[in-house]
Amino acid sequence: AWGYGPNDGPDHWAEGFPIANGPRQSPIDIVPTQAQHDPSLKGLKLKYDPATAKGILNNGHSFQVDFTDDDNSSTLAGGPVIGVYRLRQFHFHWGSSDDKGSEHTIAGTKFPCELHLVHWNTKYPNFGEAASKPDGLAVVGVFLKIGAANPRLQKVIDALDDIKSKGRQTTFANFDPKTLLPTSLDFWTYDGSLTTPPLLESVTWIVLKDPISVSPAQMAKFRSLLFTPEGESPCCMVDNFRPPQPLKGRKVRASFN
Ligand SMILES: NS(=O)(=O)c1ccc(O)c(NC(=O)NCCc2ccccn2)c1
Ligand SMILES: [Zn+2]
Repeated sequence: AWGYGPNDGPDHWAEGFPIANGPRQSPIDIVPTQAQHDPSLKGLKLKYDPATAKGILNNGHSFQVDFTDDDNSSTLAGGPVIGVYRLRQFHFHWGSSDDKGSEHTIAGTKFPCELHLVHWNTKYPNFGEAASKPDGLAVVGVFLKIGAANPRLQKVIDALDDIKSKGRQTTFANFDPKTLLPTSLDFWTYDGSLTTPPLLESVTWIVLKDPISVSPAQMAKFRSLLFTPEGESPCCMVDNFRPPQPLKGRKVRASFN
């Protein structure tokens, strides 16, 4: 199985998933001065219904909040995508200290945490099918930077005590992920992949320019989660990020000037 340790981490993933060295791998280092403003890019259209929030799960490599995706109640449209994509889950990646943790970087700058809101293209019957298509997924990435405690994160953070170890899950109802987004929806976009195995090259990445805040105490709560299941010697869930991958000639477009 894959992980983030010295023996199963990102440097080993190509052994089991050769696409790790593919032409459109994620994350990447975004260099703002090299991104091209594309005036034809539409505004992001995000419509989220809090009633679609279902549960929160420690999956052993992050924790995710899952949404019911059997209708178009929570969707993404506009921006760089064609058609309608359904919200399936959101999750985070973070570091063992505040100087690292994000997957995407901005001109080499790492953030302590990065939020991913995962959507799948409704032209395909379900997430699993979509995950294998070049236009199957759209993930919105949001950076978190250290600052004042973020009250919008508190409901998520308060649920972490119930999902400390791998495989734990609990109900998580009535949550609007839109409250986790910054005011501006300005973004960079490029064609990429899942940042964890199976590393499928099916993601249109939409990385927001502006971060949201998280406090050191809130980050400490993320770091109190465990990679390991109950009964195994505990290993703190930290540094669950893949480093930036080669751009291989891809263009990064900006929705803003
Ligand atoms: N980190 S990310 O690129 O946003 C991302 C988004 C959705 C995902 O399903 C994953 N990866 C993930 O869940 N991998 C383990 C389960 C899995 C997902 C898809 C196909 C096979 N197996 C990563
Ligand atoms: Zn992710």
